[in-house]
Amino acid sequence: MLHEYATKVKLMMGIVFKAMAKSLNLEDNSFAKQLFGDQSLMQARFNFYPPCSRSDLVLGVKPHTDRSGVTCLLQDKDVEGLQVLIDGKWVRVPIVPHAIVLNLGDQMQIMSNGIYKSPMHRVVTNGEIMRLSVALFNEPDPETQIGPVEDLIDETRPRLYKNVKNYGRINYECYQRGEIALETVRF
Ligand SMILES: O=C(O)CCC(=O)C(=O)O
Ligand SMILES: [Fe+2]
Repeated sequence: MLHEYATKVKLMMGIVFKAMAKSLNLEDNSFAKQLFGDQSLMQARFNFYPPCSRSDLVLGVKPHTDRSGVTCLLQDKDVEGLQVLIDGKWVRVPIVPHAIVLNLGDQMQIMSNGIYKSPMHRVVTNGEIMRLSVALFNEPDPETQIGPVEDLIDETRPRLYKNVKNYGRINYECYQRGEIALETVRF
């Protein structure tokens, strides 16, 4: 069942990458060719948040940005918890029945040379009810180099990020140290 779901999500992501490229007047495959190479990865994470008696003090997931190109999230159908940081304020992401939440990750921010943002988000806990979510993370394989699409670099918008390999690892290590991974790959 997971395989079937992931296959369909991949199809959807392909359509989204194309639309995102088009919206910036780029070739259709500008993002897909970096994110959907033969060896590209689709990782699934099942998040389980048990009820927490000190939900005022304890987070389900601490603030982070996703390391992915794009993340596809199936939220719990009854319990909210995901929040996004907008202008310094945590804003709840509402549950929309049968909807999938698409979140852009750091690798999309790098490839779009900073035009598309990878938002900071966190998950709060609930005092009474458990919560579940399923996230699918798309990213290139660790050996594939990614970087800003050439057509998005010019005098008015200089290159913001270096070309990098294995960004997943950079992001993971920074997360452990409480550092912002994107800052470490600035050009
Ligand atoms: O559980 C959620 O709604 C989001 C989880 C999340 O941000 C993640 O797995 O990266
Ligand atoms: Fe996340």
